[in-house]
Amino acid sequence: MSGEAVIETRALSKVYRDFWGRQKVRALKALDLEVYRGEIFGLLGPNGSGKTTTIKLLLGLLFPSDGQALVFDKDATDVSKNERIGYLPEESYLYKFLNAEETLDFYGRLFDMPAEVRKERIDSLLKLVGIERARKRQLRESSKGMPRRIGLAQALINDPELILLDEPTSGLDPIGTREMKDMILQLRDQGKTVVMCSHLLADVQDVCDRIAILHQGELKELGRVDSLLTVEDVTQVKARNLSDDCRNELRDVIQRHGGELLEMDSPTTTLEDLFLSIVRDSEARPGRRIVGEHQRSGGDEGGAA
Ligand SMILES: Nc1ncnc2c1ncn2[C@@H]1O[C@H](COP(=O)(O)OP(=O)(O)OP(=O)(O)O)[C@@H](O)[C@H]1O
Repeated sequence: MSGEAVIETRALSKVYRDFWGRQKVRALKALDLEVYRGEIFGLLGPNGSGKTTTIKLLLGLLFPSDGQALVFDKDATDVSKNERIGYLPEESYLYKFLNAEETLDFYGRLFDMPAEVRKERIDSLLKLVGIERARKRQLRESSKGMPRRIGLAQALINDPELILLDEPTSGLDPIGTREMKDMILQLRDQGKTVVMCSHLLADVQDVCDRIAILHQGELKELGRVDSLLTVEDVTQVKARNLSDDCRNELRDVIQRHGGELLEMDSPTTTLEDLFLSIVRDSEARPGRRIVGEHQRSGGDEGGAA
């Protein structure tokens, strides 16, 4: 992929030191990375692999021990560029006696936004994150997923070009997770650049265009999600309404051509899709209690070779 690089890191390194200046942890080791305008970029890695350290270096909250990070062609330590960045930290520290609207108004004031602009922006953000109806509810009375939504709205209050999201789906139930992923995709549709860190691989796979995998502070893999996940030597065919004869013929054809049949059965859905369809069905038809197994498995017949 080519395009305008919004983020560029060159041999970016971070060593945390203790009180006496002795090396404690090498959190990031010579990271070379580019993130392009308009893409959703995933930073993946197990706990302690350096994801949050990278985000903090990009925000200029930490100074690199070596190397350099550029954001919008400016050194990341130049915090003036942060006016064009939105940041959702791993945990949002929100004032629990304020409601959603007041919280966003507070952050809007920090950016010196005029009252009319603030009002308009808050209305559209509350709509985007799906809490228009709960806008007057104090945070201490809200559900667990609400702070994540307000956190995202707060990160977007300054209409940023680049959005850094640290574990955006943490603490959300499957519906909240799906909605958060849709919101992230919507941001890309609006031309924003999104960098998200996560160790929830399914979430990253669903939304990211490209990913970097970090392990113990080192970059281990970098590339487009679709090409990284393509299994080159396997061909998948999906078909509906195949007779037994047709399936047998397919088996013969594959054998005749020297191929190896790995699988031919009906595809399964994901647990996420199943869960969401049950909840949505239940919302549409309250009162219905159980969907029998026979009803669920009586769907489309398919075959995959
Ligand atoms: N302020 C600090 N002082 C010393 N060591 C730190 C500090 N912050 C992070 N570390 C260490 O640096 C390493 C990288 O941490 P970092 O928080 O960047 O990882 P992460 O990939 O974001 O992990 P997680 O998924 O748990 O949030 C870890 O070994 C961590 O213990």
